[in-house]
Amino acid sequence: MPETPSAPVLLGNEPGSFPHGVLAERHPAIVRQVRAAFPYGPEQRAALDTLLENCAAGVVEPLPDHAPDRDRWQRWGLARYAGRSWFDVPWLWSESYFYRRLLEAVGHFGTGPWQGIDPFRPAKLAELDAPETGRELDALDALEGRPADERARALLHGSLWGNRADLGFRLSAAGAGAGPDTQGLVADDSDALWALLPPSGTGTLCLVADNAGRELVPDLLLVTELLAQERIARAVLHVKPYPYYVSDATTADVVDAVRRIRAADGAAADHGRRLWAALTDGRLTIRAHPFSCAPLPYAEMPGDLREDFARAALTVLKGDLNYRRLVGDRLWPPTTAFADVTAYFPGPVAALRTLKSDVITGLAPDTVAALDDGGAGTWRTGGTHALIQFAP
Ligand SMILES: O=P(O)(O)OC[C@H]1O[C@](O)(CO)[C@@H](O)[C@@H]1O
Repeated sequence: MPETPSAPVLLGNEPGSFPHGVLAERHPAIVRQVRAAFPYGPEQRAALDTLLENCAAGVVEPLPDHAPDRDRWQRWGLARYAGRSWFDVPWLWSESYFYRRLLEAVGHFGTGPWQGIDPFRPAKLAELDAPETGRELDALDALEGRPADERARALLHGSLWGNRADLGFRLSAAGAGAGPDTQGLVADDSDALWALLPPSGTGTLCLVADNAGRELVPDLLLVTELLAQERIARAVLHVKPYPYYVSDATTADVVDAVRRIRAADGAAADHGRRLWAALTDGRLTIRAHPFSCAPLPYAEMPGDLREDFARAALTVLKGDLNYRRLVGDRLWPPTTAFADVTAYFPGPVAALRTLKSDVITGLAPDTVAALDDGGAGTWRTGGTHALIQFAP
């Protein structure tokens, strides 16, 4: 970490700020969306209504005594934050805990009929069935016969821009897709990243996934291609142990995505077959570590996860939330060195992310000046810009 880690931790208590908008507007919209998407019974509907009221004006409430992860959440900050306003605790924490409360309300962790049901599944499945997903899979045909290096770079960019496809984000950024309004990269360390993945690689890639559907599909295509090109010998895909941030990928979402790719035509079907083989022969494994849903920065990761990342030739973290957790959810000066704020990470690490929150590091001063002068004023949060950053 830099010698003076003095950047302020983001809170949601400033009206008009991006974090405040997420807590005050997006979270209630998510509760209403979930309530409308399922024929929940009176108990779940009442609990959702209570959560709706609580989000707007209430304080953080403890988990029930019977909650299986109560002790873990107590350690993760609940003991400290219970009784305080959602808006006055770290934004990362209140967002994460909101999703935990939402799952509590719909009985996801209970013993009743809604146990294990993903309240975001309808939206995730709609994504996989969308014509855009089909078009993206069809586009693989055009890569056939291209040089290996070109294919790998194209799939890296597919995975990067796939991060725009985030369902929670689309609740407030109307119509966001990988559309024509996308701008260039604000940082691009991809050459250094490729240097770690030479064609005769024997190492492991850890890919810390973000969203299901239209982000996970290109993530899986990238992993398959890297295995096929023997740039890596194995891959570990880190997913969430339970539904989170609307569209974050769980193991069930991986299965859906793999089946979707395998059912496609043309080159995509070959990817699907290779992907299936890699999963079944153990070259690609899935890990759903509890810390993947923790309301904490990766600097506080537990020892077993640290060992996983330490063993990898490269860890790639996808998406905005993982970036916030990687660099700490702080308002760093944008020119703060990425390598400094990730120095604690136990191995080489790369971030692939479209910009959807105020957190940013590792930019050149002239890049910051050009972005600030650019007029739109939303380059940090609008999802129009992206980055590939790497630290050895
Ligand atoms: O899916 P991603 O790229 O992690 O983005 C989710 C993002 O949603 C937000 O919580 C709210 O926009 C972001 O700040 C967050 O990082």
